[in-house]
Amino acid sequence: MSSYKLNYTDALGNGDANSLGSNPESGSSLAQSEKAVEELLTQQTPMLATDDHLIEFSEALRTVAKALRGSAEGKALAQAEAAEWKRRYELERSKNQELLNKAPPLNGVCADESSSKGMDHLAKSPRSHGQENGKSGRYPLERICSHDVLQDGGESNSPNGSNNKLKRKASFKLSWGCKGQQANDQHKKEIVSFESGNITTADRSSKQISLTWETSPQTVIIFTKPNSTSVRLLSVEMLRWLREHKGLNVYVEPRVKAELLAESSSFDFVQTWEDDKEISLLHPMIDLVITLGGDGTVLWAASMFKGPVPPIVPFSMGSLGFMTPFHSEQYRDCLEAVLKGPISITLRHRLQCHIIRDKARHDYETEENTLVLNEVTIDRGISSYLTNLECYCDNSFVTCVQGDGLILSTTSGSTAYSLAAGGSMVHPQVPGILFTPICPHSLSFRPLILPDHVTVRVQVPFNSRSSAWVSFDGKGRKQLEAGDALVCSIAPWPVSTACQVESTHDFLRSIHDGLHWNLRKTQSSDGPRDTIYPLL
Ligand SMILES: NC(=O)c1ccc[n+]([C@@H]2O[C@H](COP(=O)([O-])OP(=O)(O)OC[C@H]3O[C@@H](n4cnc5c(N)ncnc54)[C@H](O)[C@@H]3O)[C@@H](O)[C@H]2O)c1
Ligand SMILES: Nc1ncnc2c1ncn2[C@@H]1O[C@H](COP(=O)(O)OP(=O)(O)OP(=O)(O)O)[C@@H](O)[C@H]1O
Repeated sequence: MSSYKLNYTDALGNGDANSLGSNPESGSSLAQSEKAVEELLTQQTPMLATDDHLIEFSEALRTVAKALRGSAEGKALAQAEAAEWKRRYELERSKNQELLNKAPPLNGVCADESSSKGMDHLAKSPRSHGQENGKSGRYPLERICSHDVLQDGGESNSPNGSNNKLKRKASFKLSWGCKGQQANDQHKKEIVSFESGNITTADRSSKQISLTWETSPQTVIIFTKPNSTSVRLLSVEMLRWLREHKGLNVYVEPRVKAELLAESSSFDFVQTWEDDKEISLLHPMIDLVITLGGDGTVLWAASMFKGPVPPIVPFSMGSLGFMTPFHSEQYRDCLEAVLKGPISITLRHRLQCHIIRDKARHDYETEENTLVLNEVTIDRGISSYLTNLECYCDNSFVTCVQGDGLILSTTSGSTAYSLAAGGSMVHPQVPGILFTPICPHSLSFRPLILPDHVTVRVQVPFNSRSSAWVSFDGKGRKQLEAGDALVCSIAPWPVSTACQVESTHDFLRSIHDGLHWNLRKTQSSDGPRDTIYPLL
């Protein structure tokens, strides 16, 4: 810059100008020279000065624009979240009010199920709600009651309006430790303590969790993979057994109920619901979910619950069965054990995903949250251009993904699409969000694992050549136009799946049996060996 100024002063050439003015013979060339100097003075001088100012000014403008953009984005995010929680609060409050009006006084349920609590806590932030449910952050709650938002009802709230006596949900408690044996109570309250200047970690966030029924389960729902004869046959047998031997109320999907009634009218004890809105009334009634199928059926079952999810017992009737540890041939023994309890469970975190449209100007235009158990994928869809995705983590810029797309995965989903895109396999109870690019056009883009408390935002920049497409657990594609953003964080409602043995054992069995992880012939012991030389 300084050398430029020096050259500029020289170029002005006061000496030159004087000499030009003192030469009478130069006639038109003088006039030309004068004109040139004048031009220099009128154009170059201000131009160069203006250049400097313009640079400074544009830098200042850029800083201001960045700050404005940051604050506008932060505000939009906060508004969207607030609107969503307000909407949910109103919805739950009206539902609870409706149920409360009809419900008899609650007896024999745990203290934190009281109706006022059930509604009050909904007004809290999603984060504090999650913590109450034993979610991330302040994990070590000794006891995580699944009934926080659930109310018992009275008559006629049954989704199909037919069986009509709304059943009291079975009460259970969750505790750290294996199969109901509580770990000792030392350090229960804090994860990190700071005593005498020493930082110690007092408890772990991802201990094996055990579910103990306090009252017996009474109502189960069975989700079945469609178009499978073996699944249909087993579901018929299981339905009868649950009804006749265990005296349970059984729900199935409307499609399945129609199939059953077409087979025999003796299945009219099986209950169902009529339209999708009624599904939202299911969770207060269902004690246990049974899935017959593969991993896709577990994802399907979880997606039916937009809030808390009853424990899921997944029977393997698919090809891979990563999340389905129970063998269908032994369903009686398995279900006997589960219904009796205690059982080990894997608490699988879900991601709540929210699209913020650039064109949305009002709170009510915000789209509903979608919960995913595996992952949310943002890809290029049918476009042949690179996706261009700006990614932020709690409003800090992470990176710009240029490639086929990005996967934001739960740790349960780490063995699904994220694995195929080069992400790490992570134990499902490790809290975190996997940030895995799909075919990034870069030599240095390694996948990341982010902590579970962050909010990730992925935005299609305004100058993007094409739109992007979002899909949720491989389903429900939505288009993201330039300026639209996907906001994603850990949901307060995890999915608990029953373990065959316990969480880590089941996970290792799945990666060995399902994915044949690190399968290699063992090296034989005959052959060359290391020679160990003694140190001199
Ligand atoms: N390239 C890929 O690997 C790829 C591509 C698209 C979707 N998917 C996965 O498929 C899932 C949807 O499953 P679906 O059954 O409805 O579709 P699907 O019938 O296409 O099955 C996909 C396969 O992924 C397996 N799978 C699903 N969840 C898993 C998990 N958590 N761990 C290990 N394997 C898992 C299933 O067992 C199945 O074999 C998506 O959530 C996504 O993760 C993977
Ligand atoms: N109750 C259901 N209603 C509608 N679709 C379902 C239902 N259960 C499963 N599906 C869908 O059917 C597909 C196949 O299901 P699933 O993955 O369970 O079986 P699979 O492919 O044979 O097993 P695996 O995933 O182990 O390979 C999935 O896309 C899933 O979303």
